[in-house]
Amino acid sequence: MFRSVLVRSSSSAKQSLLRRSFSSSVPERKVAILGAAGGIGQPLALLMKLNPLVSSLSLFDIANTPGVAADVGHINTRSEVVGYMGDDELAKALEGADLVIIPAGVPRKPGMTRDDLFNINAGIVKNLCSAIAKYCPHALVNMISNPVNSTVPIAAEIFKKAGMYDEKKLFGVTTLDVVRAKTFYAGKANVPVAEVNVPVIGGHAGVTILPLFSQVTSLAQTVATPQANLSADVLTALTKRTQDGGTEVVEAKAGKGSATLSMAYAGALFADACLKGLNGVPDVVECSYVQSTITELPFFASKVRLGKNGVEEVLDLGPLSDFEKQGLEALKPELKSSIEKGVKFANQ
Ligand SMILES: NC(=O)C1=CN([C@@H]2O[C@H](COP(=O)(O)OP(=O)(O)OC[C@H]3O[C@@H](n4cnc5c(N)ncnc54)[C@H](O)[C@@H]3O)[C@@H](O)[C@H]2O)C=CC1
Ligand SMILES: O=C([O-])CC(=O)C(=O)O
Repeated sequence: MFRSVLVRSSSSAKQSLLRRSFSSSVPERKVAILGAAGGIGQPLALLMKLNPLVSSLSLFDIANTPGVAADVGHINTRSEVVGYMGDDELAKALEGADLVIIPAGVPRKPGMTRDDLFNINAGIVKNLCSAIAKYCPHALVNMISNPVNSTVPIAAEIFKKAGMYDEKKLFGVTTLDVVRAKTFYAGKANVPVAEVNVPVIGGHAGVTILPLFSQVTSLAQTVATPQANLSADVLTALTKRTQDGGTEVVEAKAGKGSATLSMAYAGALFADACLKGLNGVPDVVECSYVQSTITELPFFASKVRLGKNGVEEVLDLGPLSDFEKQGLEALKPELKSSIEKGVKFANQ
């Protein structure tokens, strides 16, 4: 186990007083990252170290965590950082965790689908979730490992088997789809990207990713219905680009993995939303792939209100355009089969 020293860099008594009063008003929160030394894990560890809502950052991987923990641990922010390596240290990594983020597993190479990762990643997720059920059964779980459409149902089944399933606490992280939809949309509509919001529903692979550009909202009231200016062809192309965003990065990286930096950003955003919800901040809404009854599929990504116990409310899809209605029907068979594949794997 590698414990970094909590760095106290300020010599000013005033700053130190301010910091003490901040930490006493913000709850203690332990966040564990499983797969913390990987392409996503490292920048995600950095971003979580910068998050003032985190008091303890637990970095677990099967290799290389000492270096990552020592490095990140020198940053003079609130959280204490501890690195854990190998299965023997998994229990300590998880004990007391409020939030567990899982980017452990292999990424795609060009020509592969996310489902091609199933054979390796399903087993990794199964083992890690068994340990979560044992050592921190009440933690929120943010699943990043692909194929998310199947790894989330696997996690649910493993938690059920352990008698520890709480559907409010299990999240498939689809935030990167939202991040991409916002970026691509703002580029085409020529609106400030920081002001745009686009819900993305369904799942997290190819056609199961369905951005709802008919529901674009903008913080700038100047753009009440910004999508109105874009032609059907442009909206179709934007939808396709969002669905293929992961593949775009995989191909650009040409064999050196998939999205890591944008994923770390998206993962940190979603983790921050979960922590805010836990801390009782009202009206925290993000899209996520969760257990759901808003369609006939048992897991589905949509807008979710986050609260002190995780999912507070799964929000309705709202009005869809005809194009989106078709997309919704088209995605169901693939999503259904990915869910069934995960459930079957966990129970065999
Ligand atoms: N949900 C999403 O939007 C996205 C998901 N991903 C997925 O995230 C996963 C990780 O991607 P990268 O970080 O790029 O891969 P990577 O190979 O760079 O890192 C994975 C890390 O997991 C570790 N690992 C392997 N088995 C483990 C175990 N049993 N316990 C703990 N750690 C373990 C490895 O040692 C490695 O450090 C992939 O499955 C990828 O497809 C990637 C981008 C976006
Ligand atoms: O495409 C991949 O393999 C990684 C991923 O999920 C994404 O970037 O959305």
